[in-house]
Amino acid sequence: MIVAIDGPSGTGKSSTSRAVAAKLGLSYLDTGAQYRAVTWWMLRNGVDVNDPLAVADCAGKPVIVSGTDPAAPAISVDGEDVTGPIRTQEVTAAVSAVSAVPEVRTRMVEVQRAAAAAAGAGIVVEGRDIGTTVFPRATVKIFLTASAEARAARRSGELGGTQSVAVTQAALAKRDAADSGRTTSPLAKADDAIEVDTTDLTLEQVVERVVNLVEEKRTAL
Ligand SMILES: Nc1ncnc2c1ncn2[C@@H]1O[C@H](COP(=O)(O)OP(=O)(O)OP(=O)(O)O)[C@@H](O)[C@H]1O
Ligand SMILES: Nc1ccn([C@@H]2O[C@H](COP(=O)(O)O)[C@@H](O)[C@H]2O)c(=O)n1
Repeated sequence: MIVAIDGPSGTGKSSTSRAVAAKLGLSYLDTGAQYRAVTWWMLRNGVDVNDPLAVADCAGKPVIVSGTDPAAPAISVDGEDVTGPIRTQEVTAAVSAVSAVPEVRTRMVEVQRAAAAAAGAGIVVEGRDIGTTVFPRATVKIFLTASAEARAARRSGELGGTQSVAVTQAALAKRDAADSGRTTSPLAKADDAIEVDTTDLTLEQVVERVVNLVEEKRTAL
């Protein structure tokens, strides 16, 4: 059982995926955290993140280990817990450039497929290319969307009002444009993914809808 949850930034992928995995007794994998962890390593080691050749040269060096417990999703790089440090603005601003490098993606997809193979009951995997590239035969594919305004308001609230909604909205739009516009495995909805617009739904309603979709699919198998 592989549940693929993709969508632009701030649509609720992480919150929804964790809750769905917990409710259904499945493992959970945050692939965005993995790209952030590689980016953190590049910045820590002085690699120019805007030089794709330099990033490609180092793509195989960081050892990324992701926890798959939805109750406590931790991530480490070379044995160092980076669960907190990967969420800084510096990493967020650099991650799209690093994740666009094909050598980085090849490496991460290997790690992601290995995590799914090791998951006993099944796994909920969230990201940008899970339904299109990483698991094109996933049991259920969900593509979450929400209006730009709703996403910015949610993210701004999360940042505790330290950044205005307008600045947050511009940053989200910039990241989505980079993620959608790259050549290798861009952010995209798989043809067979079910789109769920979360703009006017509470998190609980989104979770219920996704759980129902997974249960329906399970029954039909
Ligand atoms: N349906 C919803 N209604 C209101 N707030 C929501 C909803 N879903 C998620 N949120 C809130 O929006 C914020 C962003 O959610 P989340 O981190 O899950 O999104 P994401 O798609 O994983 O973002 P990113 O791709 O940037 O990591 C969080 O603060 C979360 O609590
Ligand atoms: N499957 C994925 C997942 C993520 N990315 C890149 O990582 C960035 C951070 O993702 P978050 O979900 O933590 O916001 C994202 O902006 C993408 O650049 C990816 O390429 N593929």
